[in-house]
Amino acid sequence: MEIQVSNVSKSFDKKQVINDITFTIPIGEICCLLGPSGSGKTTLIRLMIGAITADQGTIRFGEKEIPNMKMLKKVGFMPQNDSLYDDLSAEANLHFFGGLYHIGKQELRKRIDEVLAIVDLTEHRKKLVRNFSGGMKKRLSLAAAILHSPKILFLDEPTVGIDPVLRRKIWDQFQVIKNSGTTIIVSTHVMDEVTECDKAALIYNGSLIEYDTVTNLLKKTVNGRVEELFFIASGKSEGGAVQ
Ligand SMILES: Nc1ncnc2c1ncn2[C@@H]1O[C@H](COP(=O)(O)OP(=O)(O)OP(=O)(O)O)[C@@H](O)[C@H]1O
Repeated sequence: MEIQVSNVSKSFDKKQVINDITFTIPIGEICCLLGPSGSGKTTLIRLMIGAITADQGTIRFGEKEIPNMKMLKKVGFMPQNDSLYDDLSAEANLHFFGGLYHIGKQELRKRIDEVLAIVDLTEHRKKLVRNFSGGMKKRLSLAAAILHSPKILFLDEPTVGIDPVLRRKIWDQFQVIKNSGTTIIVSTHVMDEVTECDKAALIYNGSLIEYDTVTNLLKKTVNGRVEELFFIASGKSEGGAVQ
């Protein structure tokens, strides 16, 4: 499903956090939201999933304006902090999320098997989440986010604290999900991850400073590193340290 963000602005306590952002993400692409800490990535995701409303502007998934209850079923969201139940097994957590999405019993059983296989946790399905490593929790959160086969998947810094080998595995999973026709929006401040994406939206102090294909963005740099575009932006405005 295509996502259209048009002239969206948002303030908290009179401080403008998102400043007149406009961009369109085509169906089945991976778009990364790239920016320093505090630049507004999570706020933009929260606006896009309809968790908060914009002060100005509109967000559309296909023809439908957000927020829209019917669209919720088509959206998957993996938050920065895992929202899993420690006292439940991996499988029981997925049963819980399946209930929220009103997935039928038989279909849910089938999907739980599928998503556990995708995130490589089948053999740990009976284990309590409290005994999971950080990486296993991330993978289970991803499984929960894709349980209902969403058409749009939002991932808020999904690989924070994940070692490079597991990070590779997780990105392989994102590519599989993308190839099934899902549009993916992923926020990160790991600049290396940008090469995994089709397009990148560079967010700086709440503004969209660049939005283009990753290939075109890299062409604009001298050394082929996306950070350079932020260094240029930070020279133009004050604040917001680049990590
Ligand atoms: N509910 C809120 N109330 C007040 N200020 C907020 C709220 N949510 C976010 N902010 C502020 O908005 C700005 C952008 O925050 P946001 O979490 O969107 O940034 P981010 O780019 O996702 O950062 P990080 O990479 O550290 O997660 C910050 O200055 C933050 O303090």
